[in-house]
Amino acid sequence: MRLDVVTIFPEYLEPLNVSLVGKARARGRLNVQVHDLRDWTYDRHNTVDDTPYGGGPGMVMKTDPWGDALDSVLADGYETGSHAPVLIVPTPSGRPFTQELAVELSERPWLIFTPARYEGIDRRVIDEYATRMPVHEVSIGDYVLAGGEAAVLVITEAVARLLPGVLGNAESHRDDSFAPGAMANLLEGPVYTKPPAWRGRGIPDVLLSGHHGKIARWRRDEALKRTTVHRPDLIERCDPKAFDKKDREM
Ligand SMILES: CN1CCN(Cc2ccc(Cn3ccc4ccc(-c5n[nH]c(N)c5C#N)cc43)cc2)CC1
Repeated sequence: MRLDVVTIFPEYLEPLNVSLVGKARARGRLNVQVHDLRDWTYDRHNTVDDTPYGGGPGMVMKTDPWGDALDSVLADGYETGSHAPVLIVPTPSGRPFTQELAVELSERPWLIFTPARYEGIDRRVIDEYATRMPVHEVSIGDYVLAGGEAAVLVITEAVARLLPGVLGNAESHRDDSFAPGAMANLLEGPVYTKPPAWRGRGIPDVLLSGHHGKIARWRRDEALKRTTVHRPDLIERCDPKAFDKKDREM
């Protein structure tokens, strides 16, 4: 997978050099190119913004730097063999970013991110590139950030961990809260490791029992409890039959 990011804060994307995404890059699973939008400005102040038509607070990111940057990124990608790009535009007004979308994006060969700042990007830029590729305008949550770079880090990590060979234990993402299966749509329950006692607190006996069926059932029940408290909205999405099937297997 090729991944391009165009931003006025390339240093914000340094975390893409470390941990899971950094390892995926080192292993050649991910080719990440971060581009400074100001490289496509030609005035003395490297201007990327201007006042909004119609008035109102804040500034809007100008068309030309984005158009020149995206044309350059696309030309380079196509020249080096990439194809079928998808444009991802983080925005507070976007559709919620979900695990389902992470899975969909993880199956694409080329993602191009345009994290903006100020009040966002002149609409004509998105409209122009929507004629050439799928565009996903996404929000990572119901809170207001100052720009889209944090969203790029979040989306990139959620997608990269789904790429083949990136997670150490291939099963790890199979039982994710939002992955299909009996634990689908359930939040993870509590986890424990050594020592067996810590400041007078022990481990649930079932986890020391070695009875895999009972352990699986306990974990599912704990996940149900946690989901009921923190995300009751997810309960109705659970497939109760999946539990019965899982019980029969235990
Ligand atoms: C007067 N009012 C008129 C409405 N604006 C709305 C507004 C406009 C831009 C910004 C800052 N910003 C710029 C680019 C950009 C990308 C993503 C996000 C973002 N925020 N939260 C998420 N989950 C995000 C994601 N993903 C924020 C961004 C914040 C708020 C405020 C002022």
